[in-house]
Parts: sequence; structure tokens; C-alpha cells
Amino acid sequence: MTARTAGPVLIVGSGLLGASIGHALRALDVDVALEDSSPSTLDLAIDYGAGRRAESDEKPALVVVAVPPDQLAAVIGAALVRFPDALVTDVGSVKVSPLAELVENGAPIERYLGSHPLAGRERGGAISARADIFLGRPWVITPHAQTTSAQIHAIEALVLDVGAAPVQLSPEEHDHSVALISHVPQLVASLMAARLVDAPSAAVAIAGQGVRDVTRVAASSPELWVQILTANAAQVGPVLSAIRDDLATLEAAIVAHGAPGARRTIAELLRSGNTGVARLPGKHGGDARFAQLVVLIDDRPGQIAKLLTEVGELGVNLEDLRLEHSPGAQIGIVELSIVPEARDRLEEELTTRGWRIAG
Ligand SMILES: NC(=O)c1ccc[n+]([C@@H]2O[C@H](COP(=O)([O-])OP(=O)(O)OC[C@H]3O[C@@H](n4cnc5c(N)ncnc54)[C@H](O)[C@@H]3O)[C@@H](O)[C@H]2O)c1
Ligand SMILES: O=C(O)C(=O)C[C@]1(C(=O)O)C=C[C@@H](O)C=C1
Repeated sequence: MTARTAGPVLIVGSGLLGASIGHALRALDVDVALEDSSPSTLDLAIDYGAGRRAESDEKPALVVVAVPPDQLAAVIGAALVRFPDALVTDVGSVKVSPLAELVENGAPIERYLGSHPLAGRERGGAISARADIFLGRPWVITPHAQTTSAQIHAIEALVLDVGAAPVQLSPEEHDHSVALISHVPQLVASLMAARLVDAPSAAVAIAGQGVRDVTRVAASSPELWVQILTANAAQVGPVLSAIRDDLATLEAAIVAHGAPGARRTIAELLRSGNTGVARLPGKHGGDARFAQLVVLIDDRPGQIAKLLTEVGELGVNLEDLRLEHSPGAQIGIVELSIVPEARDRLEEELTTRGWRIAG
């Protein structure tokens, strides 16, 4: 594939996000220069192939700032001054406060266009970077009053090159949205995971997929998240209040579950959850949800490859794949996500071929 992005691209901050963008652009042969305030992070990102060391006379066409939230405005502002011919973007998780800080500092924001990939990992650092983290994910571009359509096209080119899907929102709409779909979910995951700290070992040992699904992002960096949450506090607060109200209602109904109406209250909250989760778009951003097929495999080398080869031979496109090990059993659980029309046929054909289907 030929890159749409015109280089050189300078990435400032070569941690998880910066190095991941570097890897994805290098795969398309874009010239990527890297900087980081940590010399060892920079060396690591270069060693892993995310780009080359930036020269002192670098002349980037595009600068991507991927530093922690409390550094964003300062680093974006410095890049706007250092590279007067470059378009500058960032990948920060909050968009209103850095823009306000730039305006307050009199920065030349006519060459700054913020953006934010809704993609990442619960672990930071150049060592966790991967070219594929953006595939199929939304990447929000947040134009302001001075943004031109050529600048939007330039950032869209970057987004498409790394395999993400560009979406345009104002900085305010962005921050309002991410409070609900990213920032409070992080807190809910952390609150649930915090309950496990003093849990008996016997309880933790039998953890299934449910608690893992709900708590995955609880492994994220507290330093990064304190910065994100406080930078978006005005939007996060009201979502937390709504959850607190629901929790109070739920707790009262659970405690007095024999009282008239209590079971209905519990059911209605659960049903709202069904309605809410059904609204989450599928992998490609549309409304279609995929069907799941769970296959049990022997926990020995080559089994997953064999299963995937056979799914391919049957002409079924795999939309997603999840793996799980059953504690204490020599069995692996593979959850295949596929288009609903293919599910029954795949189940039948795999059963005929000797695979064990668990649901
Ligand atoms: N982690 C995620 O899942 C995720 C997803 C989307 C967006 N973001 C945003 O991306 C940004 C980077 O997050 P990350 O997860 O890559 O963090 P990270 O810690 O992995 O990387 C940040 C890098 O910036 C460097 N840095 C700090 N201050 C600097 C400065 N003044 N100049 C140059 N380099 C500097 C650090 O040394 C570090 O290597 C954050 O603003 C975050 O909100 C993170
Ligand atoms: O860990 C992940 O899977 C994420 O994608 C993290 C996630 C998110 O909430 O979606 C978290 C914060 C970032 O600003 C963007 C992405």
C-alpha cells in the first residue's frame, strides 16, 4: 500500500502511542523521526524500528505529539514555534484544555489540529508499542475555528494510513463523549478490580471471563489516568453522579429484595444495560454485531493454527478472536466472532470435522 501521509513525520514522545504510530507509518515507508525526553525510551523505540533519531535541523511536514496530558500544551506550543512550516497534531485523550492553554499562551494555533485515537493498551512505553493497535478503531479529529479542510485531509491521511477510521467532533463534543465511553469506564473497571485486593485466594482462583472483561483496563497507569481524569473533570463528574444514583437505587433494591417492586427495579437496571451494550458499534464501526462461536481445543501446540486454517477453508471471515484457558484443565477456549449468517453453518461444519463446540 502507498502511504497517503507526506513525510517527514516527527513524533515527539516515543512511548506507547508515539512508537505505535511510528511502526505503522514505517510499514508504509514513511520517513519517521523520533524524539523523547527520556533518552532510553528513544533508544528503545529506535531499536524496535519505530523510526530514526530526529536531527537537529529536522524539517517535518507533520509533527505528532504523543506525550502525557500535562505536557501536551507545552510540547505542542514548542513544536509550533520550532517548525513554522509544519502541521502539528497530538493524540491526547482530552482536547478542550490543551487547546485553551495554547490560546491563552498566544500559540499559532492555525497550524494545530488536535486528534485522538480511541485505541491503546493498558500498558505504556515504547516496548508495548504495536503497529496494529489502530486497526478498525475510531480516531477523532477535533477541528477548531481556524482549521482548514486541507489540514483535516492531512490528518485523515495519517489516520487512514495506520488503519483507523477518522471521525470529526468539536473539542467539546469529544471531551463530553470520552467521559462516558472511556474515562468513566476506566474508573468503573478500577473500582471493581479494587474489590479484588482483599479477596480470598480461593475466590480469585476461580475468576472466569466476566470479571476479566470488566476489569481489563484496571491495569492501566494511575499516573496517566490521574492526568486524563483531572483534565476532563467537568465532563467526568456528571457521569459519575448518574452512576452513583443508579448504584444507590440498586443497592436499596438488593437489600430489600423481598419488597414489592424491588425485583422489577433490579430487572430494569439490567435491561437498561442490555439496551446500552447493544448500542456499541461492532469492530468496523457499523451497528452490526457479530455472532460468537466457542470452540474447545486441546491445550497443545498447533491447535489454534489448525482451527483458523479450517475456518478459512470453510470460507468464513473471522471478525475477532479471543482466547481463554480453563483453570486446571488441559483445554483452551477459543471464541470466534463471525457474521451471524455464517454461524450455524460454521458450527455444523466444524462439528463434522471433529471440533468440540461449547456454545
Ligand atoms: N495509553 C493509551 O491507551 C492511550 C490511547 C490514546 C491516547 N493516549 C494519549 O497519548 C499520550 C501518550 O500516552 P502513552 O500511553 O503513549 O504514554 P507513554 O508513557 O507510553 O509515552 C509518553 C512518552 O512521552 C515522553 N515524554 C514526556 N514528556 C515529554 C516531553 N516534554 N517531551 C518529549 N517527550 C516527553 C515520555 O518519556 C514517554 O516516553 C497521552 O497524552 C495519552 O493521553 C493514550
Ligand atoms: O486499553 C484500551 O483498549 C484502550 O483502547 C484505551 C482507551 C479507551 O478507553 O478506549 C483509553 C484511553 C485512551 O484515550 C484511548 C483508548
